[in-house]
Amino acid sequence: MKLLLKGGTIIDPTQNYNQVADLLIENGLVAQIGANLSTAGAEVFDAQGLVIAPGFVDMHVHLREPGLEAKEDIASGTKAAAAGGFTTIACMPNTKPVVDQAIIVSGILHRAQLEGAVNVKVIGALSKGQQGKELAEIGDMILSGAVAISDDGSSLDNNRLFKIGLEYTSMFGCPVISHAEDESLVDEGVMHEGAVSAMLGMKGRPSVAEDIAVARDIMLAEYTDSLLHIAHVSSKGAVELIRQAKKRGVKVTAEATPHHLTLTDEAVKAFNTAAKVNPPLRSADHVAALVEGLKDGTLDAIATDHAPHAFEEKDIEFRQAPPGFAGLETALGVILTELYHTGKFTLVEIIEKMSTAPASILNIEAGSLKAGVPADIAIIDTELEWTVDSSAFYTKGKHTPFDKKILKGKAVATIVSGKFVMRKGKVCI
Ligand SMILES: NC(=O)N[C@@H](CC(=O)O)C(=O)O
Ligand SMILES: [Zn+2]
Repeated sequence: MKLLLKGGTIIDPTQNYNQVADLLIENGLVAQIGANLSTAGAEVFDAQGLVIAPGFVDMHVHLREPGLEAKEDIASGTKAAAAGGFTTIACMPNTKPVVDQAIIVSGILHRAQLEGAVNVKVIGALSKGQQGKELAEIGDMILSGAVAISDDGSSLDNNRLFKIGLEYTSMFGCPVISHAEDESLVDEGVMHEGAVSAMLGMKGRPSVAEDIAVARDIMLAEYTDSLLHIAHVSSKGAVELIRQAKKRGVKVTAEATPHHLTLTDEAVKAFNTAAKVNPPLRSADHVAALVEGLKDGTLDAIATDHAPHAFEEKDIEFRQAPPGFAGLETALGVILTELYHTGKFTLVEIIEKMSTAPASILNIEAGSLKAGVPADIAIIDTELEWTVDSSAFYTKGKHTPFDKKILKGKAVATIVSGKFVMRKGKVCI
């Protein structure tokens, strides 16, 4: 079993590799990178004009299984991932039941083996039922394969519980991933608190709710010397707190989403539920701070927070609609259009943020094209212009604030363990 990717621009941030060459895959592993490799006995894929990168790793995905399959399931969610160039995704535990026991972690991993188009990693809950009252069986979940621990969907405001959760999780070398929004300040807010919320007459979620929660998380991680990861950073205050914490040597990492990096609260002006998300889309000053933070390394990774909901759930009045929307199939296009084609980031930087960095935060074997690693690869046409059509998504979540937008750049093929799972934009598994 040999597959030769011929004449593409191969980019591997882990080897400082960025040049036109051939990449040979043998028995599902990266065998060799070099000029004019022999085609003998190999299927040849013409990669001229295309970029070959380690497959993307999305560390923040809601697969909704078990229990919420009207929104998404492992099969549909991993197909959406394959379509977007992702080869490994980590799923969040806010399912029904919540992923708070080892048996549920094992169950998801088992189903993903059978039905997943891409590799699936599991994130276990921090508290039982994500109720914030007592710790979940963190150790057992990690021993069963969980790669991180999180109460994502809500923040865990109980300081004592968050502290012992950090200490316990860190003993296993895993991070706690924090959804940082102070509940009492968020209250019933449905969008960013600012000029637009005032104009629309809607209750806001102030950015200081995020700042305070991130400050608390950092103080506890610093005090306990534990591994902390901040999910979907959206406020400029949070960026600055993380920047300063990193300077002090706190073991904190952070992610930003394609939507927070590129959209403002103007997107909800027409009461568009497709732009309703937690934390909310904020004003332009926050967006600029996120881009700056991503550039200087304060924000380590790009993660989608792919949070699909059933169509009818989102197709209601703004205040009532659940927060979150699909992200896997637009992430690369949005990032290339807004951050690469604008000259703000290099391709190497983007691939590092979408693949190498998240793999390293979760401590998983991915994000590299070194000889001997599983051949998990994204093949990208950076120049391809396409129009987002959410009705054609693989995900069940048909809402996205990027619908009908023209984007430049797309994954045209995705390879997992040496096999095509997506080709010419079509999932083939
Ligand atoms: N981001 C969201 O708005 N929603 C997520 C939860 C989360 O990631 O916090 C969801 O599960 O729907
Ligand atoms: Zn969240």
